[in-house]
Amino acid sequence: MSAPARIGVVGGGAWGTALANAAALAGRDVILWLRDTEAAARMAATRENAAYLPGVPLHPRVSPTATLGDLAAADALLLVTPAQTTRAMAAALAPVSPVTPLVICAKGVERETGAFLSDAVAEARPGAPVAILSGPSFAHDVARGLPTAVTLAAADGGLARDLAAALSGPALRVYHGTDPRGVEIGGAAKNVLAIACGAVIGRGLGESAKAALMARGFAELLRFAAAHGARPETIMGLSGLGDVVLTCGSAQSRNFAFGERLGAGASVAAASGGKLVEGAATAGALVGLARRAGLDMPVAEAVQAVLSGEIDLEGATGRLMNRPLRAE
Ligand SMILES: NC(=O)C1=CN([C@@H]2O[C@H](COP(=O)(O)OP(=O)(O)OC[C@H]3O[C@@H](n4cnc5c(N)ncnc54)[C@H](OP(=O)(O)O)[C@@H]3O)[C@@H](O)[C@H]2O)C=CC1
Ligand SMILES: O=C(CO)COP(=O)(O)O
Repeated sequence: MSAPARIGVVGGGAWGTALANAAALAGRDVILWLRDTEAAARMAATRENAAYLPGVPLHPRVSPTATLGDLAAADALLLVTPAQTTRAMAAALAPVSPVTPLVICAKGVERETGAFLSDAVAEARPGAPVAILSGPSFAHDVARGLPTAVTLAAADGGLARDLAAALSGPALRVYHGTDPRGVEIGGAAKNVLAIACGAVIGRGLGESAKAALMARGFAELLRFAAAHGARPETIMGLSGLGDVVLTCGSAQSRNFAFGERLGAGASVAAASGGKLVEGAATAGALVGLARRAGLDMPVAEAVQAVLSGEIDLEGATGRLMNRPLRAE
């Protein structure tokens, strides 16, 4: 495949819109699909996604639509709806050619099945080439044209290179690779860790405690990735270390902000503030996969125990601090 000329984006939230603009800036024609007909018409008329990216003009090459059939004209599709909807979205792409490459841009693991998103999409669209795009990238930064680097991986290295070239532009640098499992694990697991880091800050436990959690949480991410066939160097890259540093260190992250509000005393139900918190949806599935693989993931276990109401934050802190001492 040569670099695709037309990109379809499935999902018109913050990240879908930012990626649509970035692809347009890279010289691609972009079809941006939203599920809401009125929202698509409004975006087409006002040339702005006022609900998710207010104040950011939509690039002239981006065409919003609510008609799934319009995506059939695209040479590759970016899947940018929430992780828990990715399988259903892929299954709904009947009007699109079965061999159109699909790039999963959501970050998570399926709550109901414990499936990685690449496996869920492969089941929904057998035979479609699948790639993963992930890395440290706040939608608002990308939308404002601030310099950002992400990574895009597929089993087919040539496909990953062509897709990365198609999306790279003046402010978005897309690396390519052949470890999609590592890239998707990095993006999914860092959100769970970010909740823990936010909770530490919200509860006033200090920056030292947060740094310890980040480091020990990163160690468990590496263990989890290795046990699931990913390469350690992928986790040391953008969709691992890079995204842990970003998401665990900024209240701009919805996962971190959710944890911060939990730490300050909000209930699990109230702490999201109505925003998408992928780590909360993924924590249970991540812990389930780790247990099945016989892995010790105390930080993810603590997050899941708090979210499920099994223990409170004080209990979680005590549990982590009182584990048997061990070599690092
Ligand atoms: N925001 C960011 O900075 C980044 C986000 N991501 C990832 O991208 C994914 C999407 O995040 P983001 O764009 O921020 O989320 P938003 O909450 O901003 O937008 C979600 C979008 O998905 C749509 N949507 C929700 N449910 C469905 C469904 N069942 N079928 C079709 N469309 C649906 C929403 O439509 P509606 O408005 O009609 O509800 C909305 O357009 C997440 O997995 C996130 O982790 C990755 C990197 C950066
Ligand atoms: O994935 C992201 C940045 O890389 C966005 O993080 P949040 O979903 O926590 O806002």
